[in-house]
Amino acid sequence: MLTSHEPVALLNPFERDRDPHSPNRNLTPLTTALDSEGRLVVGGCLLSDLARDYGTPLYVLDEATLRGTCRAYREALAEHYPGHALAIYASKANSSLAITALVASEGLGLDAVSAGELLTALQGGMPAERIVLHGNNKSREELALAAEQGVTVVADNWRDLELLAALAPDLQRPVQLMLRFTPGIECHTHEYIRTGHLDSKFGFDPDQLAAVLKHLATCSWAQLTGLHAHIGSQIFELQPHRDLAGVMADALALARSLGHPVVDLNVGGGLGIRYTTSDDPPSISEWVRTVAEAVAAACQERGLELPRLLCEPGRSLVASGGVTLYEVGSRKDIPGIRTYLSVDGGMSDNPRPITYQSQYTAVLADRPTAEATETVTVAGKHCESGDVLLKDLALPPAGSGDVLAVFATGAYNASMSSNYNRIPRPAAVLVHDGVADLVQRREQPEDLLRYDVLPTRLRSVK
Ligand SMILES: Cc1ncc(COP(=O)(O)O)c(C=O)c1O
Ligand SMILES: N[C@@H](CCCC[NH3+])C(=O)O
Repeated sequence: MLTSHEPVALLNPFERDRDPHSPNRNLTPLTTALDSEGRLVVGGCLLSDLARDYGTPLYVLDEATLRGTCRAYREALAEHYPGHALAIYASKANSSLAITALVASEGLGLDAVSAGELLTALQGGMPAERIVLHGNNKSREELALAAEQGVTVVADNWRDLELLAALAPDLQRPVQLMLRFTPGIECHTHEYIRTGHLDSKFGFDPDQLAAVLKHLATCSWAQLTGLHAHIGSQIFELQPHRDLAGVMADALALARSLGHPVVDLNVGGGLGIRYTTSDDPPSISEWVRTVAEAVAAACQERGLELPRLLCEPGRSLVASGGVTLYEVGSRKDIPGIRTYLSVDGGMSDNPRPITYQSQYTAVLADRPTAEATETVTVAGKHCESGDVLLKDLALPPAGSGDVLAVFATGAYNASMSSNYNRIPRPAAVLVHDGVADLVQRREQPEDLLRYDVLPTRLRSVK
């Protein structure tokens, strides 16, 4: 019999080299353990108890893992970069008041891409001077909110600059500005999440950089603080990040030669994580060391004073700290073809499989190490045949009432969720030392009617 909270050693081969400094390399949260009956525990909380108490689907976030990833970035930057450095959380990965507060308390900054993410950041306690606003089509209102609050705006195009110039007379202070440009760097990842190649909607074309920099030298309302580029997401290679350092150092040299005392170089995010045992991403410290050494070397080669180094991780900060719990409902055995287990969520709480054909790892919460004797396909409850969360998953015999735990769902699940089929979004709990705090209430079907308006003339239609 396994003892209480013994670390789960058998879930995947990499758990043996479980490294608290590289939580992005673990499939499961750092605190994953088994209780005396062999049931899964995360953050000291029994997962099947959480499912019973809060209902399913349920997003579970492990505070120790989230803090662990923040510290891994912070400490690696302090160790490997000789100048100042700051990791900025790309909150598109998972935006909430609780995550903002946690990330802020770990000393990180935050990247927002909309008024919604920006308000969440400000109300979650992130200091405005540590926030940057991104976006390839920012509204006037979004730019005004950022500029009034003293948030740094990452200008993506000429329209951003035109809108800001128009807002400037009403502002109390110059707008803190970074320039995003397309670095022309290819990397291997899903085509939907590549951003560094020239055919990208994000950022100024590199050929325009000199013109923009010259224009900004004439804008008294703007203070250019930095340059930004981002090559994509869920990237395992390190070389594209080294290449990016050279491209950015060239841009920095150009900006300084045109009279901009640029202090920040923001190299974006993109470090991948482990979704299945065959994924093998670099650790956070390896990624940071590579980026930091490449930036320092590229600047030194060009005789440039070292800028502050900013990076913008999203997925690698929050994915591995998240587990989603579902209850299994119906089961359909099609002899010789497939067995479907349907769960009470699906593409509305995790659209990544249907969008990017992403793969996940899952176990039964109360029998995680039982012998897997069946191969099943886990389907969601949406009216869509492609609503499949996991294909060909090896499981012990499972059926109605079993709780399924899907790992590495802390990034781009809640934040990409929808109400397709008018299914309410799940609740989220933050677990720590045996305590679960509700951080996002479960939507109710009535909530989904809140914004519907039934015109009077239709009310009498029978
Ligand atoms: C501008 C920007 N910064 C940071 C990120 C975060 O990327 P990731 O979640 O892959 O670390 C993204 C998303 O790809 C992004 O578009
Ligand atoms: N939504 C993507 C990542 C997008 C990164 C944003 N620039 C994913 O789930 O993998």
